[in-house]
Amino acid sequence: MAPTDITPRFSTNEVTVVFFLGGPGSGKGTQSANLVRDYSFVHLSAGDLLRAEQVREGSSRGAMIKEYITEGKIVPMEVTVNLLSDAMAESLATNPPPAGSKARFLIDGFPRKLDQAEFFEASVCPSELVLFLDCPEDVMESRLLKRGETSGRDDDNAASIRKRFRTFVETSMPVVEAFRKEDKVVTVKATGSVDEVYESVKAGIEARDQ
Ligand SMILES: Nc1ncnc2c1ncn2[C@@H]1O[C@H](COP(=O)(O)OP(=O)(O)OP(=O)(O)O)[C@@H](O)[C@H]1O
Ligand SMILES: O=c1ccn([C@@H]2O[C@H](COP(=O)(O)O)[C@@H](O)[C@H]2O)c(=O)[nH]1
Repeated sequence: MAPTDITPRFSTNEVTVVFFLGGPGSGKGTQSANLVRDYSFVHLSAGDLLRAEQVREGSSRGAMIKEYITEGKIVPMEVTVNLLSDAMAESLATNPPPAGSKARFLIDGFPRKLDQAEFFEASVCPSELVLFLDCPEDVMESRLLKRGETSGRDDDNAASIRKRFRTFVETSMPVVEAFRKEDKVVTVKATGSVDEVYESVKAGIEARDQ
């Protein structure tokens, strides 16, 4: 991402950031739970942080966030980057890594837009790796419609799903392509069972660790 003269809040000597990208319903949240269990990641989901902010008592931004999420649009970057940056700081304060080791953050569903990626890397921390779950729309759609039967999410319905897919293709895929040019992307096929996808995720990560 473009270099700037801002100093990041966290140094790559103290934290490692892995971005976890993929279309809506590709399985990022599901696979994140496996990665947390096996690789001691701290999992931060940008969508979860936004939904928590949406319902937080006293938040002046709840209605705005709800509107963006229902329309499948990307919330203005300062809001999301500040939520993530503060969540990282809180995690480091309350659950610091053992002496001599770095905290490892798995940031799920972020960055979704090029300006967010640039702003985060300049002001919070440069990323080390990008995991990308590659999944066809028909598979993602059926997973999301099924999830929508119980999730209670404002955006797990046919109309919002269509809008989210469009945003993903037009706005978020260029982020993956930009990171690909930096040779940071590990792409994993996200069809198949949860266990099969996880085997590929692990293989992808471990190949990078060599
Ligand atoms: N490999 C899989 N096979 C079948 N179902 C899956 C698989 N992976 C995830 N699911 C299911 O698909 C739904 C979407 O998965 P998940 O919430 O992990 O996706 P996501 O990428 O985090 O979605 P979003 O970006 O919308 O939050 C969930 O109900 C989950 O249980
Ligand atoms: O960086 C981000 C991440 C998410 N959003 C908004 O939240 C919803 C839901 O995100 P999930 O990752 O699917 O939980 C997404 O469609 C966006 O509207 C965002 O604005 N910025």
